[in-house]
Amino acid sequence: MSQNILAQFMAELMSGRIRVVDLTETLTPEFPTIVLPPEFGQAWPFRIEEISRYDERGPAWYWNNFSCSEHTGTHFDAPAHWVTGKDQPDNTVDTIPVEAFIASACVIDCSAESRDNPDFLLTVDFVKKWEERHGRIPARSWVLMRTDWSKRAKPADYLNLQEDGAHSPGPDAEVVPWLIKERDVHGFGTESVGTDAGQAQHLDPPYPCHYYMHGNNRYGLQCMTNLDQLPPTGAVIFSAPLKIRSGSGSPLRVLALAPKA
Ligand SMILES: O=C(O)C(=O)c1ccccc1S
Ligand SMILES: [Mn+2]
Repeated sequence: MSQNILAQFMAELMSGRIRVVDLTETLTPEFPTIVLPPEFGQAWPFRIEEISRYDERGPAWYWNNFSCSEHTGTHFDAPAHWVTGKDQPDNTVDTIPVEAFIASACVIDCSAESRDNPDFLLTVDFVKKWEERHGRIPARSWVLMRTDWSKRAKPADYLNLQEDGAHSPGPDAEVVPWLIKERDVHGFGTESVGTDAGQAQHLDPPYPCHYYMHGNNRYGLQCMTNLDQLPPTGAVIFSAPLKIRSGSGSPLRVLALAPKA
């Protein structure tokens, strides 16, 4: 039975009736990484160094060395990333069940609100109003917060650092536990540099998305793009991180399958 379904799936994919959407930012040395208060360790930006390019260093081949943080660019957050997730089972990128890397997605469009207020916070009420239009969020779905933040091409605009830290949208401290308890969501995804808002250190608890999602063995995706190309419901997300031993996360290629518009 499953063989037929997979053959039908490939036929639909090859016909174009299923679109493949790339939700991944390009890794470059210029792509911004999260900036924590100076007393804390910082994420490495993406660095790349040519080894050879069909030359005396390697006559027939082109390759590079690169380095970055587990949390550089479009990346996956595993539960072990946050202290609340440190004792969860299978909580690192190499131990998470691989079935978790394929899941449905709901896309909640907060782009207008985020344009008007960089500190916009997604609330339970906003999600309930979304559900009135698009139906209940299915269990084990990703909730992707569309803010169009990925359209901020300049790193300074993307990080939006002021004297009191970053200012970018995210979920408030009530909606995250509500999504977990009431909708059993798979994880939370954002376009900005973190799954939490730029001013989330002032919420209670601080960084509520990390705190609750990872504390409940759920996952995060951040620095995503092209969420405006996805339908509110019906997309399927492929998000397999690198299999780093005991890794807290990793840069990855995030792809969405969506019905042809
Ligand atoms: O997961 C991340 O990359 C992230 O957003 C983060 C990382 C480390 C500390 C705080 C935060 S808020
Ligand atoms: Mn991260």
